[in-house]
Formats: sequence, C-alpha cells, structure tokens
Amino acid sequence: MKTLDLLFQEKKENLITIYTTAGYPNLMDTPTVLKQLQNNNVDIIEVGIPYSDPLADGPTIQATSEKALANGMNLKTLFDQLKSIKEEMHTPIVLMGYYNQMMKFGIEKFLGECKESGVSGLILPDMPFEIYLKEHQSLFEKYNQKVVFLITPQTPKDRIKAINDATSGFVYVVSNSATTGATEANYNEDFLAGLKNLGLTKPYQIGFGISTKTDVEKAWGFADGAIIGSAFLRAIENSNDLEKSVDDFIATIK
Ligand SMILES: O=P(O)(O)OC[C@@H](O)[C@@H](O)c1c[nH]c2ccccc12
Repeated sequence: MKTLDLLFQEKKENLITIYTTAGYPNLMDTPTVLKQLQNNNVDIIEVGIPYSDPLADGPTIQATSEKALANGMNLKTLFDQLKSIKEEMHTPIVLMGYYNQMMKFGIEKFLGECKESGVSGLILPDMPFEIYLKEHQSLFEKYNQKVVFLITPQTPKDRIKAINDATSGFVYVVSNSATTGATEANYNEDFLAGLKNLGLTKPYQIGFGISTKTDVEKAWGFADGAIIGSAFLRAIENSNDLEKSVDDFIATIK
C-alpha cells in the first residue's frame, strides 16, 4: 500500500480522488470497485462508511448510505473486505465516516483495524481539529493514520491556517457551502481563486459538485486535486458490469 506521503511526493498536481460508499450498490461490490478504480489509476480512493445520520451528505450519498446499510454493510464487514484485497491494493485508501461511528467502535480498536486493513487516513467531517489535537493525535500517529480536515468558503482565515497545520493528509476544500452531490458545480470562485494566497502548506483538493472533465480541470486550476463522489455513484448505481461502469466513468473525466 502506498502511503499518502509517498503519493504526494511523487505527484503534486492534477490528482483525482474518487469517493465510493462501502457496500454499494451491493454488499460485496466494494472490493471490485476499489480494484477497478486502482486499475484506472485514480490517485486516492475515499471509502464512505454508511451511516444513518450523515450530516454533511446530499441526497445521492444519503441514498447510497441507506442502500448500503440495508445491504448489511457494517464496520466489521468493511474491514474484512479491505483486508481481503490489501495485498493487491497500492492506491491510498482514506475512510470517510462520522466521529460517533469511530467512538462507538472504540477509537483505538478502530484505528488499529484501519492500519490492519491498509487504510492510510481518515476524514471525519464532524471531528473538530481542536479535539483531534488535544485527544486523538497520538493514537492516529501510533496507527499511521493521516487525518484530513475540511475547509469551506465560510471558514475564517486564521482557522484555515490552524486546520492546515493540524492536517497530516490533505486539506479537503469544500467548493461551496451546500451539501455534497450537486449535479452542477457551483463553485465559490472567489474563495477558490484565493486559495493560492492562503499559504497552505499541505496538499489540498477540491470536492463537492464535481462531475465532469470540465469541472475537474477547473478544480485543478485552483488546487492540487479534484474529489468526485455523487457523479461516480450515479454511474455505478444500476450497473450490471461494475468493472466496465467504473472504466466508462473514469474515461469521461480523464
Ligand atoms: O458527492 P460530491 O458532490 O461529488 O462530493 C464528494 C463527497 O461526496 C465525498 O467526498 C463525501 C461523501 N461524504 C462526505 C462527507 C463530508 C465530506 C465529504 C464527503
């Protein structure tokens, strides 16, 4: 498994991160989806842990989460699936979940399982970075887990600096203040154009509402990478040939 650090040493721009919900469209599909994303040379794979109360998620991600939960996906199954493909995977995997899920599972057990499963880092959108620094940083480091924090157009500048400093993975730049999954990119262009002057020292990628090649190229103009979730999930939703659907989608954005 390639670490995020190594990836960012090798590649500093034009990154593609694809988000997929674990256990979607079917319970056992996630290993196939991950391997096929890797075959298509995506740079990072973000795997969402389905959750019944996903605060930051728009309708597409929420629907995939509900389906995945109904399919029976849970943390144990997800970790088992990740372990089953660990030897084949070298693309960095970042898990996206909610703070509560991690705390309920037991934080040390959770981080240990992440390490055992080949996970490189975590996005926990509702974990304040102050809490991370005060309470969790040493455990994350013990299990080699990087942390990704989000900034939005509403985040004050001094807070952005602090978030950049607390980040050990990459900074997730939310393109606008809406939830995930808009069908059209609705960039806050002033915010995005200003990113370069914020003095960010960590790699940063833009997500929310990116669905086409044009959107991706635009995001690359403002940041190191583009993150795509909902558009990808819509592309695999009714697939009867997952591998082909993944190939076809990636072909549309590269
Ligand atoms: O779906 P979109 O608009 O392409 O945006 C990516 C996003 O879904 C993914 O990164 C994500 C899914 N759930 C999240 C929760 C918080 C932040 C980000 C996410």
